[in-house]
Amino acid sequence: MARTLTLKGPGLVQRLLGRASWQDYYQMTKPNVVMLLLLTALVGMCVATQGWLPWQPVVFGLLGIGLVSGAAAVLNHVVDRKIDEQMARTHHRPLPRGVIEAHRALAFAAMLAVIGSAMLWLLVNPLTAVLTLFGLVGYAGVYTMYLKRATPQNIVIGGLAGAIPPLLGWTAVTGQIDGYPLLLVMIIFTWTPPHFWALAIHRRNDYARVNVPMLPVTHGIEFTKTAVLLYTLLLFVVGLIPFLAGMNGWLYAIGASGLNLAFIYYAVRLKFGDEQVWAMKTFRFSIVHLMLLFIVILVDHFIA
Ligand code: HEM
Ligand SMILES: CC(C)=CCC/C(C)=C/CC/C(C)=C/COP(=O)(O)OP(=O)(O)O
Repeated sequence: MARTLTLKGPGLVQRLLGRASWQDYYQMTKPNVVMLLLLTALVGMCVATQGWLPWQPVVFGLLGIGLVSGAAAVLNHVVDRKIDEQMARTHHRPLPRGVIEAHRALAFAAMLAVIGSAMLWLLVNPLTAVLTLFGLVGYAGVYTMYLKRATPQNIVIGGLAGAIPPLLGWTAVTGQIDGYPLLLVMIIFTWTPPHFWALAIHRRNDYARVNVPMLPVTHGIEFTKTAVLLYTLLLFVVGLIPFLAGMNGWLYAIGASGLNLAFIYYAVRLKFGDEQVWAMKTFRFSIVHLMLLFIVILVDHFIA
């Protein structure tokens, strides 16, 4: 007599995931942010190389950096789950919605961090593995657990963690720290305050409600608008350094200056215009700006 095998209860994968879908887990890794981080890491790899890129550090370097960055983002969701619940922008995230429990998210983060770090240590080099872990600790530990609730300069200092990927790309390929990738780190470091504060102006009430001392909450909208403008001016200057230092050529100097002038334009419109209109425009532009800026560095490196 033929027997049919019937499975009682949820399958193994579903038992591991709990009530959530794999998309909920994926969303916790902040995939769009990680993609842009990886572009900046790839550019770090390219500027470190003349001619063909070595495939192994590139493939495993990007995978490892991506996995560890994703782990850092998941940890950020765990640490912030209580405030995320009360903010309009974040209340629909998987932890506040209750579809993923904190212990499952922690296990997921640990898995990503262990696989990513092992990949970097064994298939790239230990220096890149250690520096990438600094990034994780800087973002999930120093920024999320401490700075975020401690000072309005939280994102300025914490921005170092998000700025590190070009250096990680460079060390993945060369095995050592150098001055050139630090110029790229400086660019992202200077870009972060106008990127985030533009959004924080728009979301000021969210942050005020949960007592997170973001600059628009502690120092007001006008002061924050001025800070955004000043950082875009600073970014224009910092953006010239790779050209002045001989890392990039004229194509870069023109492309970067054009993009940085456009960022200044948005910041001026935000400063002297209506933040209801210009804050989100400036935030969205900041993302396109950084992506294009790093593409310009790539193009300049390969064809100029
Ligand atoms: C401390 C540093 C940073 C802070 C505080 C910050 C903050 C934020 C916030 C609050 C958002 C909005 C997310 C949402 O809409 O839910 C965002 C979006 C984004 N950020 Fe940042 N950011 C930082 C650094 C970076 C870095 C270094 C990169 C890439 C190199 C980056 C790339 C992006 C991208 C691509 C988005 C859009 C995400 C999406 O649409 O899903 N950010 N950032
Ligand atoms: C290894 C390495 C390079 C790791 C770290 C990189 C990383 C994931 C940076 C992300 C920066 C970011 C989106 C900050 C927002 O956090 P938030 O808590 O202020 O924003 P939220 O309210 O949207 O969660």
